[in-house]
Amino acid sequence: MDQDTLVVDSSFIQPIQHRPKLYPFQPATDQVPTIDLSISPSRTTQHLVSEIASACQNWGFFQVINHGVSLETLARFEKAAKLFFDQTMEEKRKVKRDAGNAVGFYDGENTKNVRDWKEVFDFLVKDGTFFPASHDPNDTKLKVLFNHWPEYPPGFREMCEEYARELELLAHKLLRLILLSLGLSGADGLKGYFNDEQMSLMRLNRYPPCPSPDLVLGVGRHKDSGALTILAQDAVGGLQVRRKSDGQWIPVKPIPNAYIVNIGDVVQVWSNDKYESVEHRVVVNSEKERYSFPFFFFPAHHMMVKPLEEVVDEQNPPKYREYNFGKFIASRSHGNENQEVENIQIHHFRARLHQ
Ligand SMILES: O=C(O)CCC(=O)C(=O)O
Ligand SMILES: [Fe+2]
Repeated sequence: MDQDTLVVDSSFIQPIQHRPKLYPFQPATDQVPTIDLSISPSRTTQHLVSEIASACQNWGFFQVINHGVSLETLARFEKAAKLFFDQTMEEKRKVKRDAGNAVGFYDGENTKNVRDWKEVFDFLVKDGTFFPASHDPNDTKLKVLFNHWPEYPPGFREMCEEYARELELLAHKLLRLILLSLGLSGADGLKGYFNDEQMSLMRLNRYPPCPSPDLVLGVGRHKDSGALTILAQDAVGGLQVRRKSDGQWIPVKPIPNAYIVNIGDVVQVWSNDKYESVEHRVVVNSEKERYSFPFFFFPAHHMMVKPLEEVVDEQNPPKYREYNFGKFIASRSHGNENQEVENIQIHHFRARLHQ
């Protein structure tokens, strides 16, 4: 390509095979299942659990309605997010992410070594989260991370915290249903890892309009590392999911007030590959900015992630060796900051099985 024709910085340009196919226009359909979380005499927990099981197995993604999150809280939070991002770069950079603490504002994130066309604001669901001090497996030291809050808009912190509390309740509800769908009687044994010491992160994404949407991605293809991701998106659309049956990229249709849920790497390992953490990416457009708000439900740093005992047996031996969740995340951020390091993936923990 002639460099003169580039209207976006070359750091954003995707390799040809990963660029989005924008033509012919592919309208978002509702192929990704939508699940009603309400329970009634005609719709028992058992029904719900079986719908979740098939969505997790077939797609790794589903949308939920009647999820119990207050729509007023969501609307207040969305409004505050827009006010924050509408400020000048200079203002936003006052709460910029720093090397040792990946919270706050950032507009230079890479996925697979290509820059994403987005701005983010991140905050920890538990202010004062324990995190491994380094990615070195022999280093047992911890550090405590605290959020960076902007002064504007007024009440931003309170609105973010109120919203995160609602999302945490939904995350616990979904985790329980997913574990029931894997044959566990409840989430009791695992719940403890998702309380005060959870490493969960709430992200606010703004994808600005882009003059060359055919060359870039809002977020490059990736899988999420946590247990679950619960995402609110606005009406613009842009999220695409890799369909398991044929590897095609399928747009996820925006449904007002619904949440998109996807299985992360932790659930893939727990389920011993019954459920898969599915690849997804974000396509941008030349006209409209888009907002999305993922809640990454992460266990405590000390959790050892491995296939659940209830899932494995002699016919289905564990496909993974256990790994430490905190070190996994620390290695991920080390890889993102140092482009020569290959990002750690759960397949690095695959067990060598006897044939
Ligand atoms: O904005 C979206 O729709 C998805 C974002 C995403 O996949 C991520 O931040 O991990
Ligand atoms: Fe993601």
